[in-house]
Amino acid sequence: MTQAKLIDGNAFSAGLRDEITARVHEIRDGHRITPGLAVVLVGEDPASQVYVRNKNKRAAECGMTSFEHILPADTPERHLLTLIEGLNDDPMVHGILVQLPLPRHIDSQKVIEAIRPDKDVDGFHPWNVGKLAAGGVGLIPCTPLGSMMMLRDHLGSLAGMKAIVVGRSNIVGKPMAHLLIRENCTVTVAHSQTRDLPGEVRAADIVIAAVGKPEMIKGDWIKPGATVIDVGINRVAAEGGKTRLVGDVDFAGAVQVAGAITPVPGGVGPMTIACLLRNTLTAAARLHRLDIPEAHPWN
Ligand SMILES: NC(=O)C1=CN([C@@H]2O[C@H](COP(=O)(O)OP(=O)(O)OC[C@H]3O[C@@H](n4cnc5c(N)ncnc54)[C@H](OP(=O)(O)O)[C@@H]3O)[C@@H](O)[C@H]2O)C=CC1
Ligand SMILES: Nc1nc(=O)c2c([nH]1)NC[C@@H]1CN(c3ccc(C(=O)N[C@@H](CCC(=O)O)C(=O)O)cc3)C=[N+]21
Ligand SMILES: [Mg+2]
Repeated sequence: MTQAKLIDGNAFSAGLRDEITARVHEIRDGHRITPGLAVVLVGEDPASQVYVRNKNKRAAECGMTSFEHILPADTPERHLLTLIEGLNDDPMVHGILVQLPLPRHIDSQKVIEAIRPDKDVDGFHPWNVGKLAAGGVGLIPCTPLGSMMMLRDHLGSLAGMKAIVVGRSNIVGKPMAHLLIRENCTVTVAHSQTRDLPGEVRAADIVIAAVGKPEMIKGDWIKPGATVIDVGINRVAAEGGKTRLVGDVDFAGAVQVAGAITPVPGGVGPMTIACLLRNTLTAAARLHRLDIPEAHPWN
């Protein structure tokens, strides 16, 4: 049995970040504009702090400015909304990301809707959700966008292929399904009440796993030769009291059957961050009405 080709998200995202860096330098030299990203984290969750630091580090590497706002877990909703209003009006800020999930006393949907749609680099505001669903131009959620870039790079045209998205969250599953529809796939969206999930997955040429259950999707569910995008990020116990990251797909099983597969780590995760920077560049260019060529014109 031949092994699946590994789709290398580290290498792909590094190339994408190089393209972004070149464009950032162009608009800095040509227009004296530096794209700025504001990242807001409420609470002291150490894992989220690592993500926020990573986003800021990558932004700086691409020549962008980043603004980090770390607020205590008991921050009142009103304070967060006031901070967002300030960022909406700040001309140095072109992209705003509020790290999810938020503490329970804060209404996430209210917070998402407070962000100016043209600075909403997560693509979670109803305006951007609507643009994606209706086929217009907005900002596309980073994880689905990065996943689609890897699919298009590996497969070329997706027209007529059967795709399954396992998971229907607003941040991954639903926007991924819309992108696949736009690329002319025949799309199934599965969730916790789907009957015969293994059977549904077996019919698919493209499998997007976004469930949040470690290694749930087994190798013998995968159609031979299928392309597998594993969005899952699960920290599980490992030997010696340590932990390790695994995806939502049983990688060892799936790699024997699939045509191509993304690893965890080193797959979708790094692409998500690169797409966040790309959306920040896109937002800055649109806010200043600059005519910059898109890195991937199909987006
Ligand atoms: N790589 C990256 O950049 C990112 C990775 N992630 C990771 O992706 C995964 C999904 O994240 P997210 O979408 O936020 O998760 P959510 O918990 O919001 O959604 C999970 C989805 O999976 C479905 N589901 C749960 N259990 C099953 C099951 N047994 N069978 C079928 N479907 C099931 C749920 O169904 P129902 O709707 O019926 O409850 C739900 O639709 C997580 O591992 C997360 O860490 C997330 C964001 C970015
Ligand atoms: N408003 C908002 N937008 C998000 O996009 C968002 C969010 N909230 N909340 C949390 C999830 C999760 N997420 C990840 C981003 C990068 C990696 C990533 O870089 N992963 C590395 C490994 C990182 C590690 O080693 O821990 C990899 O897969 O190779 C993972 C997960 C974005 N999210
Ligand atoms: Mg969620």
